[in-house]
Amino acid sequence: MSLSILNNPFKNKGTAFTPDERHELGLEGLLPPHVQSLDEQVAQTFAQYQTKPTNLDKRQFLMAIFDENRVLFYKLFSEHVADFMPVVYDPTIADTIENYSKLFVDPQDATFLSIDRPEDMTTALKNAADGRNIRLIVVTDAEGILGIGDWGTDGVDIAVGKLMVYTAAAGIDPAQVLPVVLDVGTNNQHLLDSPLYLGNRHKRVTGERYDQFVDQFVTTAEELFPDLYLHFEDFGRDHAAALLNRYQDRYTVFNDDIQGTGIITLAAVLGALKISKQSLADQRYVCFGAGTAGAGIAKRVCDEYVQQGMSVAEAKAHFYMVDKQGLLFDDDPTLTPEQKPFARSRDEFDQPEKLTNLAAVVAAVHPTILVGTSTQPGTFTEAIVKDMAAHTDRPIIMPLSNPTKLAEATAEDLLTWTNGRALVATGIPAQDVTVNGVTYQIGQANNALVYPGLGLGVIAANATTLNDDMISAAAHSLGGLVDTSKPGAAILPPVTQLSQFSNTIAEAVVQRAIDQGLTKTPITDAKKTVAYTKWVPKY
Ligand SMILES: NC(=O)c1ccc[n+]([C@@H]2O[C@H](COP(=O)([O-])OP(=O)(O)OC[C@H]3O[C@@H](n4cnc5c(N)ncnc54)[C@H](O)[C@@H]3O)[C@@H](O)[C@H]2O)c1
Ligand SMILES: O=C(O)C[C@H](O)C(=O)O
Ligand SMILES: [Mn+2]
Repeated sequence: MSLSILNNPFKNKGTAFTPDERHELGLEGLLPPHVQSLDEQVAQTFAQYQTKPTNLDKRQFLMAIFDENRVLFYKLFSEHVADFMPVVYDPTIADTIENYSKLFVDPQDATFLSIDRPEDMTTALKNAADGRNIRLIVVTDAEGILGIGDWGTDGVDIAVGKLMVYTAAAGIDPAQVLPVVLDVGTNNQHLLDSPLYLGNRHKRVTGERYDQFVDQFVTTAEELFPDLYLHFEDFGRDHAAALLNRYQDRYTVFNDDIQGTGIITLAAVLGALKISKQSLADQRYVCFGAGTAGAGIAKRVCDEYVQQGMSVAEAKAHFYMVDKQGLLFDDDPTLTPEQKPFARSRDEFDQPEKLTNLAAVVAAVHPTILVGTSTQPGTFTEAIVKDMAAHTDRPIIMPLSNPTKLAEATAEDLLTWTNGRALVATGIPAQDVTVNGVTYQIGQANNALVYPGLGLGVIAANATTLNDDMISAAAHSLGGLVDTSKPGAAILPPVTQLSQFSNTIAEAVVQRAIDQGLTKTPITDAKKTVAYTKWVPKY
C-alpha cells in the first residue's frame, strides 16, 4: 500500500506528505524527514530544470516529475506556461516522437491499442482508466504527426503532450483524461527497420479493417465513458476529415488539426484586420498546402464570410488553394473532398497552365492573406513575400507548418522583407522582432491556444455535440482579446495569458451550448459552470 501510493502520480505528494499522512499511509522511513510545501517543491524543481542544457533534457526532467507527481508537475507548468510550452509541447515534442523508442522509460499512462489485437480493446481501455471517470481522450493513429509524417506507436507522445496542455492551460482534471494511440502499423521504413521500435512491425492497415478498428475504438470508448469528449489528433489526410464527418453528429468529437487550427487562424485573421482596420470582404486568401489543416482553416474563414452576410458562392470566390500541383482547379480528378469546394475554374485566368507553383499564383492573384500548411520549409521566399507586399499595405502572412524546421518562413524574415508591414503569426513560438526601431510581437497561431479552452467549455457544459456555432464563438472570444493600441502589437493574445483566455473561450462555448439547448443537464450560469469544472493543482 505504501509503495503503491508513492508510485501513483495521482496520489503521490513526495516530500510534501505531512507526518500525520506518513503515519496513516505507512510511509514512515520512506521519505527524507523534512516536509516540503508544494511551493518549495516547485521552487526546487524549477531551479533544477534551469540547469538542464537542452530543451530535450528539460523535457525529460519534467516528464520524470509528471510520472511521479501530477500536482507538482501541473503547479510547476501553470506557473511557467510560456516557458514550458515549447519544451513540453511543440517544437520539442517532435524530437521526443522522433526518438520515442530510443528514449522510452515509461508509458506515461497512455493506452496502446493494437490493430492486431482488437479483442483486447475493452480490457485495454478499462485497464488504462483504472476506474477513473474519463471525460477526455486525445487519440491519434500517428499517420500525420505535425509535419513530420508517420510515426506509428511512437506518435503516442502527441496525445500525451496535447493532454498536458489541456490541464496546464485550462485546468482539465488530469485524472479524467486518457491519451490513446491506435497502432495500425506504420509506413515509416526507418521505424520498421529499427530494432528498438516498440510498435507493430508491419505496414499500415487501410481500408475496411482500418475503418472497423477505428469504429470499434470510438464505440467502445463512448460506451465505457458516456460523458466523453473525443479529440482526434494528427490522423493522415485521407482519414482526418472523413472520421470527423462520420462521428460528429453521433458523438461529442473534435478534430484539432481541422477545427482547432481553423479557430486559431480565423482569430488571427480577425486580430490582424482589427490592426489594419480592413474588412474581411476586401481580402484575397491563398492557402499553401491544402491538406487537413489548410482545408480546415479555409472552411472556417469561409464560414466567417458567410456569417458576415455573404452568400456561399461569394465567399468562396475569395479563396485560392495551392497544393503540390499548384493552384487547385475544378477539373482535377485528384482533389480531396475538402479541396473541391475551393477549386477554381480555369476560365478565370489568362494562362491557367502557368499557375503550377506558389510564386505564379501570388503574382496572378495578389493575395492579402497567405497561410502556409504545406510542411515545406522556406517556401515563403523573399521574392514571393515582396511580390505579395507590393499589392497590399498590411499583408497577413502565417507560416503555420510545425515543427520549427518545417516553417514556410521565419517571422523575422517576413518583417524584414516587408519593412515591418507584414501582420505575422507563426505555428511555433517566435521571439520579438525589431525592424526600423519598432518591436513586433509575434502571435502564435497554434491550435494549443484554443483547444484547451474549447475542451473545458465542452466538458463543463457536458455538451451533447460540438457544432459550428460553438466553434465560431470560440474564435470570436479570442479575437476580442487582442490589444491593438501599440505599434508592433501581435495579432493574437500572448501565450503568457493562456490560462486567462482559455477561461474566456470556455465561458463563450458554454454560453453558446446553453443558448442552443445542447447541455446534457440544465445549466444557467456559464461562468460558474466553468469555474466549478476547473481542476487546480494543490494538495
Ligand atoms: N499551427 C497549427 O496549429 C497547426 C495545426 C495543424 C497543422 N499544422 C501544420 O501544418 C502542416 C500540415 O499539416 P496537415 O495536418 O494539414 O498535413 P496534411 O498532410 O494533411 O497536409 C499537407 C498538405 O501539404 C501539401 N504539400 C506537400 N508538399 C507540398 C508542396 N511542395 N507544395 C504545396 N503543397 C504541398 C500536401 O499535398 C498536403 O495536401 C504540418 O506541418 C503541421 O504541423 C499546424
Ligand atoms: O501540434 C501542434 O503544434 C499543432 C498542430 O496540431 C500540428 O499538427 O502541427
Ligand atoms: Mn496536430
